[in-house]
Amino acid sequence: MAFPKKKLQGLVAATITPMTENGEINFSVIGQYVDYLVKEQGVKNIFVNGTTGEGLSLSVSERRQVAEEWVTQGRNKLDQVVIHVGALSLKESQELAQHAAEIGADGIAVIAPFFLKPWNKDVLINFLKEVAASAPALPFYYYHIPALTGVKIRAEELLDGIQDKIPTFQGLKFSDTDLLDFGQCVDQNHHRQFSLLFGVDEQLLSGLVMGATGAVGSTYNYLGKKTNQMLEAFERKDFSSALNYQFCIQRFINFVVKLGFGVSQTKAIMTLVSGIPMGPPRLPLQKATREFTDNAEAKLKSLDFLSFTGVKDGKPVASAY
Ligand SMILES: CC(=O)N[C@@H]([C@@H](O)[C@H](O)[C@H](O)CO)[C@@H](O)CC(=O)C(=O)O
Repeated sequence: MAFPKKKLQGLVAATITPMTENGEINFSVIGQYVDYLVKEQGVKNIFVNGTTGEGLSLSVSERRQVAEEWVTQGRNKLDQVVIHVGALSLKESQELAQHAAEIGADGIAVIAPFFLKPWNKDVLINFLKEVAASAPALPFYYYHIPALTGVKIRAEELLDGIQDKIPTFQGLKFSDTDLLDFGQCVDQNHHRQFSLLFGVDEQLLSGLVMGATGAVGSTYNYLGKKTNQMLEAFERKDFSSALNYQFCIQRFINFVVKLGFGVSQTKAIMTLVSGIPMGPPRLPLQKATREFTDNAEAKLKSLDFLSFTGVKDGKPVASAY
């Protein structure tokens, strides 16, 4: 058993699930997408079927196929492919966890069930434990995103003693702005080899100061290169440059948040920046408006995040800085 695997660190792109205009999954562009992340953005880890990937809006069969395609296309190119297998049904989650192991994924992650919710830490751990046990050779990550799940059990509390219950527990994806909670996850587990991954891209520098070992996010699909520059500046203790990078990234995110920003808009921005068609989101999400995309494009250019380098097949070819 190859466990524990190499520690998951650095940037992890929360992948988009590309779709065709009629709402089917567009598997044909996933190979190109992998190359884009690696070559253009310098991002070699991915988090599949999460929030950005509309994982909870896909059928179990689609989730299996998407996971398989990313693992296949990422082989010998990506460092780690983590599959989000969280679901409301424990059985479905277990099926997806087992499938992730069978196809050779590098890890699995699970959110808290969010309709009939666990009401305390022990109940949540019991759920997670049952899923983790279906893939006993795979590193297991808890995906903490209380604003979307409504499950407010603090991550620090959850982590306390978790490896006694879930031996494959390897870390946390922390998508919340509570830096007291995140800081305490780091502080109380500094002697363990956990991956503590921060999930709020516009605040990543604060997460790094607090001790994040990496980050998972939607903007690393198209701002990975810029964010990697921030990580490098932080690493060499050039905090003033790191802060400049973070402020630049914040200027963009702040701008799009004011226009209304979510998965649909992420799809539109990624299509624009990468040139790879991500298609529309699935209902209940609505496609981003043309006005949004035009405004986002102008902002990316004004921040020097994007330039158009030529024309291919009659279409402008963009490149991200
Ligand atoms: C609520 C949400 O979608 N948060 C994003 C962030 O990357 C977010 O898009 C970014 O910080 C901009 O606000 C990620 O934490 C989600 C994520 O990693 C995922 O798709 O699973």
